[in-house]
Amino acid sequence: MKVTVVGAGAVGASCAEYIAMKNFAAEVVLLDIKEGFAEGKAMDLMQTASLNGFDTKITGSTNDYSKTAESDVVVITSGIPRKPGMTREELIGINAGIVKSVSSSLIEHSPNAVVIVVSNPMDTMTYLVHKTTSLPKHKIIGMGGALDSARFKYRLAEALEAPISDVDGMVIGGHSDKGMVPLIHHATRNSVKVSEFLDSDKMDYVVQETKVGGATLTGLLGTSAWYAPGAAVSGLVQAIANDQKKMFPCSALLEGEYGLNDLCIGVPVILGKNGIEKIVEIKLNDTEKEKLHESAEGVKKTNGLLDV
Ligand SMILES: NC(=O)C1=CN([C@@H]2O[C@H](COP(=O)(O)OP(=O)(O)OC[C@H]3O[C@@H](n4cnc5c(N)ncnc54)[C@H](O)[C@@H]3O)[C@@H](O)[C@H]2O)C=CC1
Ligand SMILES: O=C([O-])CC(=O)C(=O)O
Repeated sequence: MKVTVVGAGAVGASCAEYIAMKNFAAEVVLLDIKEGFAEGKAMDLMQTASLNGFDTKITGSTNDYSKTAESDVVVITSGIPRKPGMTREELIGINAGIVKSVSSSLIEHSPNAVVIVVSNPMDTMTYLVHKTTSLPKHKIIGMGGALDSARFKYRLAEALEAPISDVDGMVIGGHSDKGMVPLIHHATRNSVKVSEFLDSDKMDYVVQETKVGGATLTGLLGTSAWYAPGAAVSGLVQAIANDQKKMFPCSALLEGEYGLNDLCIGVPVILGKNGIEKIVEIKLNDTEKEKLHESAEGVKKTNGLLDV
């Protein structure tokens, strides 16, 4: 299994590190436009191999896509991150051009790869890859919901005063401060609905803190987060590499599922060796359906800013 990660910045390097630490890929290529940067990150990471006990070979490349040839999975993290006070949507002007050219170069050298899009605004960048490449739809996946769900579980565990391994929950919808739909009424502690333990104020707090999870970290760090994003991407790559058929909420092109069409938005999918093996349609209550559709309107508005 060969994985390419474009963008050797905070998220790209964290992603490469987690992939190596999980020791399931033979090779990870980090590629960046900044001269020597990816080579430096790759060398630094390789010098952790004997300390951390992995055999994955990590190499770096300054914009030479021939080094990425025949990758099985490619991850796009290239682009600018937001600063405190910004929305993800404000990044579209710069990131759309980067994602369009990077995805085209990647696919030229790895026509059979599964593409994972991370750059923000992620749902719109995922849609852009659908619109500007000829890859089949099951091979284009946006990463957002896996991260948002991890943050949801963190907030649930905090509110429940429970260990995180006790809780389960999922966030669907757009990967944006307003568009996320944490499925609080489906969330559980050891199979028991969290509504049995939390009053409605506490549940509202969990939902609100989950939705602004990225903005909260951006305020604290001065740039956006990277550890949990990198770990979330590595989980998707592993599910594909090991054909795990695991369910994650991912941004997928919808063609009628959930009553939505012609956009990419977070919904539960099964990930395996072909990428998206299946889009899972779960039963939503009327409020959840309404929130998902409102979220879709927001994503479509951002998609409207694309020149496609
Ligand atoms: N979908 C999600 O859940 C998440 C998305 N993000 C997004 O990921 C992106 C990256 O974030 P960070 O790693 O924190 O930023 P960063 O600034 O640390 O790294 C971005 C890297 O991309 C490189 N780059 C820029 N243009 C390039 C090109 N044309 N080809 C190759 N490399 C290029 C830069 O040189 C830089 O090293 C941002 O757009 C951010 O908003 C971040 C966290 C989570
Ligand atoms: O908040 C951001 O801009 C980066 C991101 O998507 C996240 O961490 O969820």
